[in-house]
Amino acid sequence: MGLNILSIQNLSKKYSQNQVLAVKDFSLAIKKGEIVAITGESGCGKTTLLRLIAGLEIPDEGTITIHNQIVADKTTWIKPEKRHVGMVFQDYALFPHLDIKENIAFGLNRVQNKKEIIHDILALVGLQSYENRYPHELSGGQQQRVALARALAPQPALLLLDEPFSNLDEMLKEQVREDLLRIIRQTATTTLLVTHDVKDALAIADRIAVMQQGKLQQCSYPKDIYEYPVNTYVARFFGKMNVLTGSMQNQTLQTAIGNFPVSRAQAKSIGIRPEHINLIVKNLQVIESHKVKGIVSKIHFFGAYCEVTTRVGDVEIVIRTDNSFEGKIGQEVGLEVNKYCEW
Ligand SMILES: Nc1ncnc2c1ncn2[C@@H]1O[C@H](COP(=O)(O)OP(=O)(O)OP(=O)(O)O)[C@@H](O)[C@H]1O
Repeated sequence: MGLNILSIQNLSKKYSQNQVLAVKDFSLAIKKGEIVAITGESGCGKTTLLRLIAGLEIPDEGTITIHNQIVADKTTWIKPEKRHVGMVFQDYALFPHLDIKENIAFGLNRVQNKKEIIHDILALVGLQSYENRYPHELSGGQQQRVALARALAPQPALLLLDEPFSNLDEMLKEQVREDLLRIIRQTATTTLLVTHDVKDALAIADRIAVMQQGKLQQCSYPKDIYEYPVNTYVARFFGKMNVLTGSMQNQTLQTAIGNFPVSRAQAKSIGIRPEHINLIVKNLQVIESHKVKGIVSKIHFFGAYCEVTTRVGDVEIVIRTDNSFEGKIGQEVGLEVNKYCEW
C-alpha cells in the first residue's frame, strides 16, 4: 500500500441552509501516482467535491488531507495556493492577455530556474514552438495542453481536472485523452478527474468513484465497477444492464430466465450485461438443450454490433450480438448467460 496523497473523510457541503447537501458524508483516499475519476449524473456534486479539495469552497463537515497535511477541517483552513494542488478548469481559464510562456510562468513566481521549467514542460506537452503565442491563437486541444502545463509546472502533489474533454469534439477527444494520460503517467502525477463521460473514466482511470446526490456509491477498478456494480444506479450509469428479480431457493435465485446460484442469502436480483448473454439462433437442437428460450421482439443495428431484444415470458432481455446477426423478429432463440452480478 503506497502513501495516500489525498485523504477525504466524512466530507459534507451545503451551499445554503434550505438546500440539500451537494456533497454528503464523502470519504475517499488516493494513493501516490494513482488516477481516480469521479463520475455521476449531472448535479450529483462532482465539481463541488473538486472545489472543496482545491480550497475554492469551505466544507461544513469533514477533513481533507493532502500530502499528510490537513488542509481543511473544523479548525483548519489552508488557502488554495498553499495546498500543492494544480487545477485545470473546464474552460481552461488561460489568461488571454498573457502569452503561453507567461501563462505557464504564472504559478512559478518564486522559482529560480523558471525558464528551464517552462521549456521542459512545453516539451512534455508538445508545444515547444508555441511559447510566444496567445491563447486565442491555439486550438482547443492545444489550449488544454497549456492549461495542463500551467497546472503541472509547479509540480503539484495532486492534479485536479474538471471535465477535461468536454470542450473537444469526438475525433479530437481520443488523441487528447491519450496525450493527457501519457503526460500524467510520465510525471507520475496523482490525479483526480471529474467527468460525466463513463467512456473517459473507463479509459483513463485506475479507479472510478461514482456519486449520486452527493454520496459516494462505489469506488472500484474499472472492470469491477462495470461488471460488479453495487446497485442498479451504478450499473446503468455504465450502460445497459438486464435486471431480474427472483425468489431464493437453496442459495439459488429463481428468475424468469433461469436459476442463478448467488453468494448472499439476502440477494433479491441479478444483473446481466447485454454482452454477457450468448444468443443461439441457428441450430434448433442446441436451442432445445438450453432451457431458456425467447422470441426476438426488436433488433437494432449499431454498426459494430447488434442489440437484440428477446421476450422471455413477460420479461424483455437485451442481448448484444455481433453485427452479422441475421435473425428476424418473431423468431425463437436460445439464451445462454455467461456472467452476472447479484444484489
Ligand atoms: N454556487 C452554488 N450555489 C448554490 N448551489 C450550487 C452551487 N454550485 C452547485 N450548486 C448545487 O450543488 C449541487 C451539486 O452541483 P455540482 O456542480 O457540484 O454537480 P456536478 O455533478 O458537477 O454537475 P454537472 O455535471 O452538471 O457539472 C447541485 O444541486 C447544484 O445545483
